[in-house]
Amino acid sequence: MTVLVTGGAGYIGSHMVLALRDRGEDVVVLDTLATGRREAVPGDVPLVVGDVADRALVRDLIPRRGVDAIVHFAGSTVVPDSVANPLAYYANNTIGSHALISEAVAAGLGAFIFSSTAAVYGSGEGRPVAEDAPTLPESPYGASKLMTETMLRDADAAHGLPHVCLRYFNVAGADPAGRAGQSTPRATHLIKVACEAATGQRAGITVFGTDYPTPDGTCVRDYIHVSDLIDAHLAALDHLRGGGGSQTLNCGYGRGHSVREVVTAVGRAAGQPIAVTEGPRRPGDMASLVADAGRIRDVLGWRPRHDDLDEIVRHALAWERRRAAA
Ligand SMILES: NC(=O)c1ccc[n+]([C@@H]2O[C@H](COP(=O)([O-])OP(=O)(O)OC[C@H]3O[C@@H](n4cnc5c(N)ncnc54)[C@H](O)[C@@H]3O)[C@@H](O)[C@H]2O)c1
Ligand SMILES: O=c1ccn([C@@H]2O[C@H](COP(=O)(O)OP(=O)(O)O[C@H]3O[C@H](CO)[C@H](O)[C@H](O)[C@H]3O)[C@@H](O)[C@H]2O)c(=O)[nH]1
Repeated sequence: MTVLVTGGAGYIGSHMVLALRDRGEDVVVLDTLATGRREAVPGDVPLVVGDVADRALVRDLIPRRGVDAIVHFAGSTVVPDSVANPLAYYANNTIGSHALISEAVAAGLGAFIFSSTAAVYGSGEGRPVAEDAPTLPESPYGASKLMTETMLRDADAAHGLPHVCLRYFNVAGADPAGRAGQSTPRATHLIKVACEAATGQRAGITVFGTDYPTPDGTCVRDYIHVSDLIDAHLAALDHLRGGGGSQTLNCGYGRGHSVREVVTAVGRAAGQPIAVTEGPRRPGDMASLVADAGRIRDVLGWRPRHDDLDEIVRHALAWERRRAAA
């Protein structure tokens, strides 16, 4: 039994590879290295440099490596880029996933876990959003992911493809043991950008929009520690291997933090405040997005272990300091 981790050289995927390896599983990574890094994959884990859209490659890989489960992280991830280049996002996220799902069905796989996103929802009006809330993506990124969820649902109904769609809220932090973290080039994620500012790699940070209908005027998000997110994937894998049915589950803590709160927390962890410029709103951003995180607890028995903004920021900053010193 081998787990195929697509996008395993990227930020979140590399944490999954470590977690699977820690519990003695066989793993193979498929990654184009478009934003991932070869060094993020441990030397004893096979890395196939290739595209999930390459059906012949995937068709060969599944039986040759004895793959019984796919965890599909590979994709393009930046909301504003998807607004500027929608067709590239539909190609890589939706059409690429179509190819991978087709091969999973052809191979008769019994476990497929998909990295979906809270961006499939519309604005949550400040209330925590549950899985049965309307899906009204406001960006091509969110739409590209929702289409993949739909393909999985319909392929499962027609052919049997047990799957779990995990709708991540805002993923942040790094492996507490310091073995992995976010190294994405030209990163746009708030905590990553603020940690780059704290370590002198940027002059400061621009807050995108201070006139949102939120308590302090800046956007509110539900930040989840990457290690808690990976625990959710391991639980989802066990659920499917144990014969559990397909699920769509939010991954968040059910608590929001504003951009200002996050920037203050990074300054606190760094020991000095981050230089802040107030700028206009960023296209595609929603005012507030917070998870109703009840279902994943009920279905998978998932319990967070790092549910604390200061801890998330500390781990992100420790990783950033290590990178800056390297
Ligand atoms: N970071 C977040 O806050 C967040 C939130 C919601 C969902 N997600 C999703 O989680 C997944 C992982 O995100 P991440 O933050 O680790 O991003 P990342 O860019 O670090 O990782 C993506 C990986 O996929 C690879 N890749 C891209 N297209 C590929 C393709 N066609 N075939 C093979 N490999 C390909 C990249 O080289 C990279 O290693 C993505 O699907 C993303 O949409 C991330
Ligand atoms: O330099 C920055 C970077 C971000 N922000 C703000 O910080 C908030 C969070 O932005 P991120 O870019 O960190 O994250 P997003 O909420 O845009 O998107 C993330 O979470 C989404 C789900 O909520 C998607 O899944 C997506 O993949 C992932 O990038 C937003 O209000 C953004 O405007 C700033 O003010 N300045």
